[in-house]
Amino acid sequence: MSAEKPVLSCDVAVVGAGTAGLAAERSARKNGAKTLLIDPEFIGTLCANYGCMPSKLVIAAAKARHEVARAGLFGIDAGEVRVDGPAVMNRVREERDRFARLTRESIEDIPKGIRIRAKARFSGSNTLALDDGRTVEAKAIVIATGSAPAMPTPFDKLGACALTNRTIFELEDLPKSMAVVGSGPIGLELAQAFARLGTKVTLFDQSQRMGKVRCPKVHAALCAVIEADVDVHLGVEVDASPCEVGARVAWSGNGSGEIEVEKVLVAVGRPPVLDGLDLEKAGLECDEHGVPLHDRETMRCGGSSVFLAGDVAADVPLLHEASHDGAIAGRNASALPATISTERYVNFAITFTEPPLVSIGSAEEDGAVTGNASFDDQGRARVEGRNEGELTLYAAAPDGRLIGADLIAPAGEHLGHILAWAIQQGQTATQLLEMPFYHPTIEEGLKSALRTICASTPIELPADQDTGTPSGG
Ligand SMILES: Cc1cc2nc3c(=O)[nH]c(=O)nc-3n(C[C@H](O)[C@H](O)[C@H](O)COP(=O)(O)OP(=O)(O)OC[C@H]3O[C@@H](n4cnc5c(N)ncnc54)[C@H](O)[C@@H]3O)c2cc1C
Ligand SMILES: NC(=O)c1ccc[n+]([C@@H]2O[C@H](COP(=O)([O-])OP(=O)(O)OC[C@H]3O[C@@H](n4cnc5c(N)ncnc54)[C@H](O)[C@@H]3O)[C@@H](O)[C@H]2O)c1
Repeated sequence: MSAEKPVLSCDVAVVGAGTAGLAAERSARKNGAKTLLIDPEFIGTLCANYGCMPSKLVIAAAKARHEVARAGLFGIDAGEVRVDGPAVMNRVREERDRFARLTRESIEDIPKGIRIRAKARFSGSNTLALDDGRTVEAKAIVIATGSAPAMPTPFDKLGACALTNRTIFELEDLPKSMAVVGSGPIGLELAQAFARLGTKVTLFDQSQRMGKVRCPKVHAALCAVIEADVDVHLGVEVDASPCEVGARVAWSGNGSGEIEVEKVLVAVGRPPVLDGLDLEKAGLECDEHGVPLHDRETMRCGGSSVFLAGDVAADVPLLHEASHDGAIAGRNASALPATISTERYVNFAITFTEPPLVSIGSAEEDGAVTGNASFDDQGRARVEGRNEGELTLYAAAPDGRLIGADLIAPAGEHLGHILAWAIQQGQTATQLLEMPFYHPTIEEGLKSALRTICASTPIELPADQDTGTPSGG
């Protein structure tokens, strides 16, 4: 007779030990809950292994190559630039492995008995069945199972030639040629970076708009930036089949053609990981994509004792939101039924192209006004030879309160933070213009957009501020 597998019980069970799950478990434990954290691998997070960090490491290498290649602009002859592909990819993996190891070490610091190495699925509204046969009974459950790359037909027939964010960082060498399908953040970042490292890159999207950019001026500037290194085809359907080189890629729609490439990066989105969770057993109401309906301010699914956190919630699949989701879900799961609503951050996304592409808040609101600035001839940008880019600010009339921004600009990630913080705090264009602007800086580029907003609303330009422009600013 086989021994019965034990039943584990806790206040809060967290399914998935990525950024969101780790934050949820930490938050629930801090709030006094007895927790269990369940994951089949505990390899560290998506961010460290296959996401934010390795992608930024490739981008850092591309930036180094680009800076050397354009040194001639400043009268510096750097000689012939040679990229050692295996060395580039080795550094990516070595640094990536270090980030992942540090993440795993921090997971090992979680007190004993909390980590359960298993795959979980629901067997009831408050119970989980683990794949090792054990059962978990919990007063509340947080689902933090993340997202996974989509691999639609015909790319699923390409075998190892089709790459995703799971496999591209394992390449031993830079491919000679690569098609990138999808111009979302993954496609844009990696298309530009691999192209700047010497890969011949062709980028495709079925949409006419790259990166879901809202402002046509910013989109035009993004196209100019990407097209400088990459062959771009928007508004096309892409077909692909294996060939001797790797893949034959054909496209039609807004133009047509055919190429042969060594690799195809499939970056067409990352749906939430919900398969195999047996959500129906939890009795949750789901949307048309199968994602449980939930309140973003509490992360609770209806009136149930189940919470979502991170990419699986399919709200804003970004790292800072995954960790905020986790903190909110963990605290509320430990406090059931007394859930507390949390005001969420203004939407804020940075795509790390060079220059970076940033989207903040909303573009439209009743009576929204816009202010633009171009970086084509902005003083400091020109000094640095980085004079390209556009900025559009959105503000609510009549008070000029900033509500959003789209920009692609040098130092865009820093401009983006200034704007996101101002928008989060409900500041107006006038209030920002009342702040000191150092000279000569990229930040001075904000001034003309802010002034346009003041001019198109009944609000005043600050009375005690100069309205002129410093040399080139
Ligand atoms: C290439 C790339 C670059 C990115 N760059 C950025 C960036 O620069 N900035 C940014 O803000 N965001 C970036 N992101 C997004 C960011 O990485 C994610 O939003 C974030 O990592 C999601 O965290 P998560 O906790 O939801 O998921 P994950 O970290 O994937 O965690 C999910 C966990 O759930 C576990 N799991 C799954 N199913 C089960 C189950 N049944 N039982 C138990 N456990 C299970 C998995 O093993 C995994 O450990 C990037 C993403 C990618 C792919
Ligand atoms: N810097 C960052 O913050 C960063 C970087 C990388 C990834 N991410 C996160 O990862 C998520 C996933 O990124 P992603 O770029 O894979 O997805 P995405 O959903 O943002 O973009 C997918 C793109 O693929 C296109 N597409 C879909 N199907 C297609 C097809 N069959 N043929 C051609 N084009 C097709 C879509 O029109 C879209 O432009 C993002 O939503 C983002 O949250 C963030």
